[in-house]
Amino acid sequence: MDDDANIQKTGNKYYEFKDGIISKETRKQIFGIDSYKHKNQDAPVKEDVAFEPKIEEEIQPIKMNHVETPENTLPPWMRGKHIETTPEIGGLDVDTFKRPSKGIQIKANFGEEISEDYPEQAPPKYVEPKKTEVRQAFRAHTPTSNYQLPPLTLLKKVERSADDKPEWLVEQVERINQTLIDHAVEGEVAQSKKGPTVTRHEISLEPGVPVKRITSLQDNLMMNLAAKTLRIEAPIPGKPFVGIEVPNKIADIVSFGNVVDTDEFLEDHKHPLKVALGEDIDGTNIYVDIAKMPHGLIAGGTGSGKSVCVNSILISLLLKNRPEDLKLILIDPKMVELTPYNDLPHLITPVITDPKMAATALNWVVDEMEDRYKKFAGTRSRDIGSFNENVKKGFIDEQKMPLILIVIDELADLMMVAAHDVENAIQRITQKARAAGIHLLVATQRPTVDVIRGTIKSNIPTRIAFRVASFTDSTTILDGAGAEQLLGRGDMLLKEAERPIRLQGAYISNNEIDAVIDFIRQQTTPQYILKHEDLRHIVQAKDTIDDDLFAQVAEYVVSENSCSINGIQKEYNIGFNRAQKIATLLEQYGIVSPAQGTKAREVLIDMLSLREILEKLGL
Ligand SMILES: Nc1ncnc2c1ncn2[C@@H]1O[C@H](COP(=O)(O)OP(=O)(O)OP(=O)(O)O)[C@@H](O)[C@H]1O
Repeated sequence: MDDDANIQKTGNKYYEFKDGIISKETRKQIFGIDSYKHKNQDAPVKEDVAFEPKIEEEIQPIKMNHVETPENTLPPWMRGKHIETTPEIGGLDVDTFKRPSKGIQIKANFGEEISEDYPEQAPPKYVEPKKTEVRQAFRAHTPTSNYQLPPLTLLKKVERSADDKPEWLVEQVERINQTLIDHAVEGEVAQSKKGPTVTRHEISLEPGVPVKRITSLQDNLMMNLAAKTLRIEAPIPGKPFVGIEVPNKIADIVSFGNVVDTDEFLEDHKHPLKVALGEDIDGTNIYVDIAKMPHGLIAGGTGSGKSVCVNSILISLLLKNRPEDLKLILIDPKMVELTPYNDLPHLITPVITDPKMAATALNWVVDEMEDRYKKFAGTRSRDIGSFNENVKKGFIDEQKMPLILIVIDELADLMMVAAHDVENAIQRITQKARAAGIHLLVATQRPTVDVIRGTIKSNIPTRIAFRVASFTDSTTILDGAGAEQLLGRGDMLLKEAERPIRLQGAYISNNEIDAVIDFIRQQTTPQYILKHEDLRHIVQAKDTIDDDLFAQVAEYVVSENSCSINGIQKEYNIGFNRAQKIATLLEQYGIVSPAQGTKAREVLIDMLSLREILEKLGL
């Protein structure tokens, strides 16, 4: 539009408002700038080289002709603004200024004070520019309508020898009785229970004979029986006997296929997290419900049977749970044990092998747990059970929450790299995740106090001990002796309550594991909620926080509700580069807005949210 047309339309040659838009040309004439990209129109006038520079400490308001323009023809940002007019002077009288020197308070065009900062150049990138939000809403798995649970035909069953009293067992009884006579202990073997790998001889003592007389004979009994190990239970809980557990000459294998093929396991639909562990000395199948555990610690030396145990737990769960009902996070820094489970539809994220990514994934779980508790509070549900029940009945318009199990196979590897983060997350998960349907199983080869720290141990009540090297290691896991006397290869002590029980772990071969996994994988593909790429970005971002002042500066800018490089420099007496680097990191964590030209960055979060971020970062 030309000037005449403007005057005809609006009574003014400078405005050609259409939907509140001012033309480029007019804008340039008034303000000497081409665009008003910034929403805040109180921003200072930019330097225009076409004008004669004039340095002043205070900018005077722009003086411009009074324009008789109907209010509604002004752009929204100018309506209602007080504009000083000088009617006698024709044309515009616009003062433009050279950028003032650092730190000077200047007045912007419309008289409001703003603080001038360093002109910020594009900051160096410390991490890839992509911002990642780890916390993603839990997407329920789209159910596969024709999904089939793996059949038991994929598993082997083994017939065991029915001979309860082989010759070697009778011989053992005779040697025990003879040892008691030799040491003048009044008592004898009342009965013997042959388990799969050990036999328990139950000794009945005459009244008045101290139980400790038997424990003091441990070494003599071992020698006379020529046993590699021997464990004494004095007395056997719930029985009037002292138990002497001696390894069998020939050990039987407890086949996983046999242990799961029972109604007690398959038909128990009320306990989807019930898993098959093995068989005790009495020949009873032993199952544990992870929901009741609610978290477990599995420890034992190398080759003792931990991995077989973890596999039998996982396969037990896969036999009974559809992908939409149970989700898994598998952490395997050793990169061998759990990687066969990759691509299972039950996985939240592909098997994690990087310890730092593992720590980040654990923090994701903490967030998921908090979200779940908020949902429970909002729907007056007590726990995941009642929440899902209400969803089923249609009382809550939400999707069913799946149970979540996290398995860490080799805690020591995580503790070496990210001890603080891992310990923190494990502590938080184990303290309150039970009602949220989130459970944790932690396995380690190194049951030492630097790996199984007090906070972890005290929050993981269920312990599964395999053979360990020393009494001290046994005490770390079980708070008592016993695990150092185990035989290895699946011989274990399960401690849920006061006294541990001994059992032989169910054996499942790699072929059987593969068969079950393949059967599931053929039916449906994984729908990962957490991508490794996202976890990696978080880890990289965390790695860049190499400045000790980061947390302090973050708290400072949030408490001041202002983030200027200048302010940070002054407050912490640091140089420009360091202050700018911290500001860039604050931006990357969503604490402050990106640099806005000469304006100070905006603070985007409150102190509570900041503390959450810092906690997640372990700061
Ligand atoms: N329940 C079991 N029944 C029979 N044999 C078993 C059982 N568990 C383990 N074994 C035997 O012991 C070997 C070692 O077991 P596993 O790999 O589970 O040990 P681990 O404790 O995980 O060792 P590492 O920590 O070195 O990985 C198995 O290859 C198997 O031969």
